[in-house]
This record gives sequence, structure tokens and C-alpha cells, in this order.
Amino acid sequence: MNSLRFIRPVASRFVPVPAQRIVRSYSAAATSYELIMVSSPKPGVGLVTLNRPKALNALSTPLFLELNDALRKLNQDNDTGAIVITGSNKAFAAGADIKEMKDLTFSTAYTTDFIELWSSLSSQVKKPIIAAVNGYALGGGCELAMMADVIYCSSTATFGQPEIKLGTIPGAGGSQRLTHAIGKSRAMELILTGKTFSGKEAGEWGLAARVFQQPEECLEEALKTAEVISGYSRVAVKAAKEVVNKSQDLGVRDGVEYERRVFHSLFGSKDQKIGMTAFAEKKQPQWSNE
Ligand SMILES: C/C=C/C(=O)SCCNC(=O)CCNC(=O)[C@H](O)C(C)(C)COP(=O)(O)OP(=O)(O)OC[C@H]1O[C@@H](n2cnc3c(N)ncnc32)[C@H](O)[C@@H]1OP(=O)(O)O
Repeated sequence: MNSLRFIRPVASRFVPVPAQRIVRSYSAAATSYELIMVSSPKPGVGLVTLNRPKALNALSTPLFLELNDALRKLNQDNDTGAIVITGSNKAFAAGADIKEMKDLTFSTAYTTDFIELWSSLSSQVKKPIIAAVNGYALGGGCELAMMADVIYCSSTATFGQPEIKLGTIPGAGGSQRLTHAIGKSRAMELILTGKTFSGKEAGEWGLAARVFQQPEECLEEALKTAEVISGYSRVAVKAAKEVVNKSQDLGVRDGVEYERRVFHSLFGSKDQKIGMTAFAEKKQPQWSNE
């Protein structure tokens, strides 16, 4: 992996990050974090493992700062074509850190734009992200999984938006993304009751792309898929993610028009020539990523 310069972002006022955790320069794979682990178990694949087991990977501000930092580096890293985010077999993530939030006031939450930093995952990371979900994916954990581009899960995973039980509502996109994914009636029932749903149901309802019997299989298949994606032209992969995501914002007519414009623009890429010439000559394409 190439070396990337790094200056740690300023931590939230609520949970100061100790000075000794400030790291100034390292490569994405070699970076050492406290609350996440970053590795590259397959060529072209960046694996981010949430690693706060005692709190079931509760998503505190320091954890999200580390996650954002790692994702920013992987997004810039030329050797990384796709990213997998996972947790432990017990918990992908049990939500935002309730102990961090419990004494927050409205004015502080509002003026500091609390959890706004969560959105950089979906707005800044242009490489595909697969969430490999085992165990609990509750509240912010479910929202984090839904910010990914693809969800794989084990059949026994436990998804849910239980915020109603805490006297609040989803705050990181749950009410919007869950409703888009599984429909209004089901999402409304789940959000109003705080009931959980299984990985098996997530697959049946279209939230998860694939469901596995074993947690290990879930992660292994996510890594394999990420490796496949990483083997394609970076230009085409980025464009494909962009146009699929546009479908969430645009109506079909505008979306189809948008897709056609991006499709046209790819005739300006080297990889379109490489890919189509290789097909015509019955050869394997050697992507230039240009
Ligand atoms: C914008 C986003 C908003 C949100 O996400 S709001 C939060 C939504 N999530 C939840 O409401 C889930 C909260 N957690 C739970 O309900 C339970 O946990 C589980 C059902 C997931 C698991 O229960 P069990 O197996 O009995 O474990 P345990 O003893 O409750 O948890 C182990 C340790 O993990 C801490 N923990 C769990 N979830 C969170 C969390 N979301 N924020 C902060 N800490 C959490 C606990 O407190 C405890 O810690 P200790 O051993 O020190 O008592």
C-alpha cells in the first residue's frame, strides 16, 4: 500500500481523544488503531474490523473518527479496489454509544451537528463497501450496514432500529434507508415497535444481498466478492456505484438519462477500449484503471 500523510481530525468535544493516539504518517494497512483493525486479507481488498468487543462495537465518536480515517485512506489507496466492513460474531455493532449520548442536550447536538461525521462514509467513499454482518446490527449498527453498498449477513444476525425503546428515533438514516430497502409498512412497524428482525428476514426482504449459515462463511464470501470487484476497472466500478446510488435520489426517467450520460463518458476511458478490445480478441483485459 502507498504511504498516505495523515493528520488526525479534531475529536468531538464530548469524548476527547488522548494525545498519545495521534499518529502522523503511515500506510493504510499498517496503521494501528484502538477501536478498529485494518488489514488486506486478499489482493485489492481493504478489511475494516470494528474492534470494541466489550461494548459490542458501540459506535462512539472516537470509533467513528478512526473508521472515517481508515476509509478515507483506503479510498485513496491505489492498491485497494473494494472495502469490507465487519464486526465480531456477536456484534456487527450494537448502535451508537448510548453512554456517550445520554447526557447530550439539544443545543449541543444541534450546534455541533452530532453524528454528522457518520455521513462521510456514504458521501466521501467512492469505492464499493460490503458490510459483512454477524450478530447484532442495531440502531446505528443497522444504519452503518445500510450505508454500505452491499450487505451480506448470517441467517442468525439480528437487525433492528430499537431507538423507540430509548425514547428517540433513528438518527443516521435508518428511517430513510430501511424504508427504501424493505418498504414503508414493514419499516414503519419495525421502527415504531423497536422489534428486531433476523438475517434470514433481511435476505427475504431484500435488505441483504446474500445470507449465510455461518458467520465465517459470511465474511469469507464478502471478501471474495470484494476481490472480484477489485479485479475490474476502477473507473468502471466507480461509475457503476455512482449510477446505482443515483437511483436512490432520482426518478426513473432522470436516472436513466443520468446513467446514459455516465455510460457515454466511459467511452473516454482507456479501460472501455481495453475491455471491449479484449472481448473482441478473445483475451483477458489488463486494466489500466484509466
Ligand atoms: C443514531 C444512532 C442511534 C442509536 O444507535 S441508539 C442505540 C441503539 N441500540 C440499542 O438500543 C442496543 C443497545 N444494546 C442492547 O440492547 C444489548 O446490549 C444487546 C441486546 C445488543 C446485547 O445484550 P447482552 O448480550 O445482554 O449484552 P449487554 O450486557 O447488554 O452489553 C454488553 C456491554 O455492551 C454495552 N453496550 C451494548 N450496546 C451498547 C450501546 N449501544 N452503547 C453503549 N454500550 C453498549 C453494555 O452496556 C454492556 O456494557 P457493560 O458490560 O459495561 O455493562
